[in-house]
Amino acid sequence: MSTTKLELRTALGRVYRDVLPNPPRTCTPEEIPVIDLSPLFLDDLSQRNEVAAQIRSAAVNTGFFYIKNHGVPAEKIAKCKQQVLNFMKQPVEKKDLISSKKHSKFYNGYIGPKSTNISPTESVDVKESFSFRYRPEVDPDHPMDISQIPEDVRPWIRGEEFVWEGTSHLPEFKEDLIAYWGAMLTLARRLVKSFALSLGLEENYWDDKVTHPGADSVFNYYRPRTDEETAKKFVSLGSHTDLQLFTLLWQDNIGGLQVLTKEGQWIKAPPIEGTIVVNIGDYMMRLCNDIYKSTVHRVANESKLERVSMPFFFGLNFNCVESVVPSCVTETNPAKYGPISCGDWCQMRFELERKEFEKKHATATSLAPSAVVVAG
Ligand SMILES: O=C(O)CCC(=O)C(=O)O
Ligand SMILES: [Fe+2]
Repeated sequence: MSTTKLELRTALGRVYRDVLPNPPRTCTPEEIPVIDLSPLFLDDLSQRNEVAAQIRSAAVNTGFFYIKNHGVPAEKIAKCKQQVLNFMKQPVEKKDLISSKKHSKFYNGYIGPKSTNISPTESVDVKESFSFRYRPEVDPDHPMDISQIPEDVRPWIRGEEFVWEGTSHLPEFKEDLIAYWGAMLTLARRLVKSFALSLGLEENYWDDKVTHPGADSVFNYYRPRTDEETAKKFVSLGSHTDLQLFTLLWQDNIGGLQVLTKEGQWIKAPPIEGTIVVNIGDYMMRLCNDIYKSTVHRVANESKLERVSMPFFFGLNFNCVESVVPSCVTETNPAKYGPISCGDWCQMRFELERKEFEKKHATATSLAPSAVVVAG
């Protein structure tokens, strides 16, 4: 069957994927399995190993899976989603109080609709979003003042206060968002242990490298596309891979997330009540010598309803320089990549994306990444 080439931006330049001409179809449970995380909260290593084996199987296959019984309370998610809507329904002048372009050094804050172009060969992204990044004062597992952070990590702390200053008129906004972010961070620290196990490493292999980690929350708001945008093939969010170790993606019940399989078939990852989607990021793929897949995905909100998603992008402490992990290297499969810090890795892609957007859309007033921040 004849395929088309999809061009993707990575920190190291362009890569290409072949895409089949078939329309997107719904995924099967084998392609994107649901993994039950309850055993992670038990004191039984063999059961935790079983979860790790399921993660490995999904990670070498499509690179996407759902998790259930993940420990993030539904109420925290619901409150956070409501706050995202409260923010997004404001007039643009209010949203611009936390404009990323105007106020941020490190890609925090609000990015308006059609102000990013995550896929170089697709349209600009119709979605709008805002984001915030790791701050030690609100770390749920060991809150501390920035002055207590080790000196090598401190310059890499990326959260910025203006996000909260410019939203202080919204009651409980910071509290509800941080409660969600904190629950996702705790879950990610638990899950990174499973990823270590899944790679034949000690469970605590990365524990001391996620003390002040890449922990970027992005809140995406997808208004329905207009008929004209649909006719002109505007994407809600273009094809891309995420950046860091892995992404925890909460999506509402509208649907629209699509994932590209190894065979080049777009499959739909529909919402499943009570679950969070997990997908592998580019940094993890690199540390795994490409054994785990950082999978291309995109969003098409084909409904006539608004959609919200709340991805959380998780990486190592940004100062950590990490090489391909020993268990992914053999004599016949030597390390393909040298060491690089998680922070430099993310920064390279953010800068690339920003520069290219500025060049292509020279008159645009706001930019910066979404999935890239996250993206993680
Ligand atoms: O909205 C979604 O379902 C996906 C969002 C996403 O891929 C991203 O922000 O990186
Ligand atoms: Fe993404």
